[in-house]
Amino acid sequence: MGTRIDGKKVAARTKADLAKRVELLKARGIQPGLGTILVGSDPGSVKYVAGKHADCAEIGVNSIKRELPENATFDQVADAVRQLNADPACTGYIVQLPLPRGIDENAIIDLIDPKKDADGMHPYNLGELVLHARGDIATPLPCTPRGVIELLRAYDIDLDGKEVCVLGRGITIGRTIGLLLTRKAVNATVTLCHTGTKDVREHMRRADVIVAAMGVAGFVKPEDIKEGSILVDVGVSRVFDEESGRYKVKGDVDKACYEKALAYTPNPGGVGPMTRAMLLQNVVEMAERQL
Ligand SMILES: Nc1nc(=O)c2c([nH]1)NC[C@@H]1CN(c3ccc(C(=O)N[C@@H](CCC(=O)O)C(=O)O)cc3)C=[N+]21
Repeated sequence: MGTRIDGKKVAARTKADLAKRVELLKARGIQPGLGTILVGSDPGSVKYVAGKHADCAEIGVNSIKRELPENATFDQVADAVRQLNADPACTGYIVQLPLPRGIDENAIIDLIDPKKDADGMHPYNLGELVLHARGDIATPLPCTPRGVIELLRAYDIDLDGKEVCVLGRGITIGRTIGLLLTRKAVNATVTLCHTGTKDVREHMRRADVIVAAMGVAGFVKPEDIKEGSILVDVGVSRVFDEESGRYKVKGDVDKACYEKALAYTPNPGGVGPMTRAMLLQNVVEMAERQL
C-alpha cells in the first residue's frame, strides 16, 4: 500500500505558517484582504467560496464578498471587477468560475488587475510564468498546480528527472502545471495527454508520476500504472453513491491503484485543501510585496 499524502494536514500546516506572516504584516500596518466575486448560486461554487472565507478568518485575512445574481450582465460583472481593482482594502481577489452561460470568462479575467490576481490565472501572470524558467517568480502562481508541487515537496518527493504524465488540458491544471514542473528548480519531464492522445494508457504506464485532471471518475486503473508510481488525483466528479444515497466527490484515480503506488493523494482530502491554502499564500505574498 502506498503512502497516503494528507492534503488536509499539509494545508493546515501551511495556514498556520501564513497566520504568523499575517501577524507580521499587521504589525507593520498592512491588513490583507481577499475578495471573491460569485455570480449565481451554483451549489458547488457557493460551497467553495464559503470555504475560502472560512480559511481567511482562520488566518486573519479580511473577506470581501461580492455576490451577483445568475442573470447578471457582462457589464455588471465587469463593474464588480473594476471596484475590487480600485479597492485598497482588497489585496487580491478571485472571480469564481464557471461564470453563467453567455458571459465571456476570458474577457472578465482580462479585466482583473494582474497585481490582484489571487488565482494566478490572468494572461499577464501566465505569461510571467512562461518567461521565468529559472530563478524566483514575483508574480502570483496558479493555485492548483502550485498546491500539487507543494504537497509533493512536503512529502520529500523529488521530481528532478521524473517522467510526469499529466492527464487533461483544462486551464485549472493541465495547461499550466507543466510550466511549473519544468522550471529548473523542479526539473521534471512532462507529457500532456488529452482526448486527442493516441494511446493514453501507454503514456500512463511509462510515468513515474501521474497527475490526473480530466474529471472522469475512476479513469486511472491499476493495470495502467507502473509499480511504485506516484498518483496525484485532481479530478472532480460528483457521482451518486448507492450506499449513502448521496452525491459524493470522486477523483480520476480508481482506489484500487493505491495498492501499487509508492504514494497517492486521496480525493477528497488531497489537492483540494492545498488549492485553497495556495490562494491564501498568493494573497499573503501580494501583501508582503507592499512592504
Ligand atoms: N476562480 C476560481 N478559482 C478557483 O480556485 C476555483 C474556481 N474558480 N472554480 C472551481 C474550482 C474548484 N476549486 C476547489 C477548491 C477546493 C476544493 C476542496 O477543498 N475540496 C475538498 C472537498 C470538497 C468537497 O467535498 O466538495 C477536498 O478535496 O478535500 C475543491 C475545489 C477551486 N476552484
